Amino acid sequence: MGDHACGSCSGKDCSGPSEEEKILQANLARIKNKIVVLSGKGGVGKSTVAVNLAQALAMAGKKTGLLDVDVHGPSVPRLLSLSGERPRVDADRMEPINAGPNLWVMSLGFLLPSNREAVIWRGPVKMGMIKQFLRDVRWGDLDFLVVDCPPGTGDEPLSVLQLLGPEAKALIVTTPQGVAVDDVRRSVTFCADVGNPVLGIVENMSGHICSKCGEVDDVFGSGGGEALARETGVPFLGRIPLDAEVVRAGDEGFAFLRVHQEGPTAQAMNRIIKPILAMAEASGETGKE
Ligand SMILES: Nc1ncnc2c1ncn2[C@@H]1O[C@H](COP(=O)(O)OP(=O)(O)OP(=O)(O)O)[C@@H](O)[C@H]1O
Repeated sequence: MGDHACGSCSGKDCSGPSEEEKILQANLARIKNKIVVLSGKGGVGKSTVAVNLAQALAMAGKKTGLLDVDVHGPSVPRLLSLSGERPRVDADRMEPINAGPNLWVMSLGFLLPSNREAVIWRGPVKMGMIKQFLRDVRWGDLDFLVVDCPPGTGDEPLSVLQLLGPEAKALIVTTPQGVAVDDVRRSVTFCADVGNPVLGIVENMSGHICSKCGEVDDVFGSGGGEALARETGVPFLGRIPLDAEVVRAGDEGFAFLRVHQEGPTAQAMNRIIKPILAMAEASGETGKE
């Protein structure tokens, strides 16, 4: 045998990875593509993008998990009409909530007594919770796991990227405004520091779709995300217009792409998702247990 250290120690007095670590690694090994959705700033539409991405992948026949690790404001249950669902626990492991064909969801929102409950957890506790979501949830064999993180570069995104490892790819959501773009620059640097590749930048709420004539006008500006992608050398995945139908879908609790396949917003979202879908073809198909 060689004398390589196991990765979590320097090799001295090491008895190898713990049982828990082995379970985590076995769980992760069954997930082909891991996408972590980040944003530098709150309210830019990160959860909306995560939910629509997961829905589109599932509708394309890919086994998809959607994990919401926003401890302070888990919004995925509400966006998918799953508030009030409780995961089944059996033999210390949790079943993700099924949200339709090929889509399984887990969120802290399912475990809190009520969505008015405030969560005050420090870094190590958040890390422990995220580890449990990755280790103790029966995700089974997945083509994709999409993780919706809280905004910024704090404990949750750091824990997620560290636990998922360097193969997890970040998708960064921004709006065209200068202030959001500055925050994204920090997210790009953060990913480089942690050692995870950036899949690309999505510019959301880019231009406004007129509800009367359907034309897109640039009242809120556009192009900031694209300029930033050029500057930082990461791919620009595309822009999604500001569309009242996206708000309505979120308020009514369904993914916009589940019911809309026509029009500029659906086309824009699908253009962004196309290269991500191609990742599944490259990694081969799988089937959930
Ligand atoms: N393209 C869009 N057009 C119109 N409204 C949008 C669009 N994208 C998101 N929204 C709306 O913006 C609001 C914020 O979206 P969302 O909750 O996805 O943002 P977030 O970045 O995840 O927020 P948080 O910082 O709270 O995690 C929601 O009301 C959502 O419906």
